[in-house]
Amino acid sequence: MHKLVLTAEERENIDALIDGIVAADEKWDPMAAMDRAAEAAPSLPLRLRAFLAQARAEESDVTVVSGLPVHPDLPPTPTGWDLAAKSGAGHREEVALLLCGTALGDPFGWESQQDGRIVHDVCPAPGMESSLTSASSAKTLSLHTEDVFHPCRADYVSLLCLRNPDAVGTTVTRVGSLDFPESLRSTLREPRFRFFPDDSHTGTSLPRNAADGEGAAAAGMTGPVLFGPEHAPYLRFDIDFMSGEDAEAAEAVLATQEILSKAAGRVALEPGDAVFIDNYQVVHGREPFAARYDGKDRWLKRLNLSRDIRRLYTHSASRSRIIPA
Ligand SMILES: NC(=[NH2+])NCCC[C@H](N)C(=O)O
Ligand SMILES: O=C(O)CCC(=O)C(=O)O
Ligand SMILES: [Fe+2]
Repeated sequence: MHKLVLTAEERENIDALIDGIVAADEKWDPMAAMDRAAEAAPSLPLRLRAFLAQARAEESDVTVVSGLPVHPDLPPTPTGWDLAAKSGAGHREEVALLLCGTALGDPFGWESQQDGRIVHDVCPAPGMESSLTSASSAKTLSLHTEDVFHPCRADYVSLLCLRNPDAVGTTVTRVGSLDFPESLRSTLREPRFRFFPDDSHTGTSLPRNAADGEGAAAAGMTGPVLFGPEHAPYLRFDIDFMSGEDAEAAEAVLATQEILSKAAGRVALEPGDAVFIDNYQVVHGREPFAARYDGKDRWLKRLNLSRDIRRLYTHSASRSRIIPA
């Protein structure tokens, strides 16, 4: 893990950049803010830019920046991403995440997720306590690759903490820390696994084969779990949204889940902490917690970053940062 703690002066400099971006448009406009953040990112404190550039170059698996500005007048935690989207709650913090994220990759969103927003809200929502989405609370969010089903999934999923009063942990397992038995490793390298869009895309808690007519993505896509460099492989895994294509592959999924769970570490984000999780090297999840719905709930902003936005443009056949799943 790489970690940088910002000084008070650095935090003030970043806050001033946010002031400029927020003031530039009469009304809060998330897409305009994304462009303005990209323009302003070269003015971030040099130490932060150098840190993020190094994290990118070295393929750091878990990268933390601490001490980002969270506004003292932060509104109450919304009871769902849709309410946050409507009110623009936490928009200054969205800009903070965009500014840092731009140093690692290009921001993008999914048409099918959180209404095509670029920066997402992760906060508990009433009725969703036991769902398989980020709006859950009572249930453990199992270790997963973000958007495991998609070839253009993020290179980094980034999370900026606005509130986390109970120090709920984000769980992480780094593929580099794992030791797979040789027979399991070779099974995982074969394209004997099928990956499906998760419930945050399909908007359903129905069994996935009930999602008829949802398009090609609903049928899933096959591929390996481990791929890339022989001695430093990348990983793609989400037990809730994948299956083995044969009995041995199905066994391998269960065995891998066990190995991943045993090796999990945790990061309890504090307000102003941003974590950049390498989505090819790390699976992440979340510990369960009790939602309060009193305005003080845990609240994160989330941003997907691609190291090569052209992969997405090629996929979607348009130069849009909001791509169809
Ligand atoms: N194993 C899982 N629950 N996977 C889905 C993860 C949550 C999903 N990324 C969301 O935004 O809601
Ligand atoms: O809440 C967290 O710490 C992680 C949530 C998560 O996995 C996500 O939003 O994709
Ligand atoms: Fe996630």
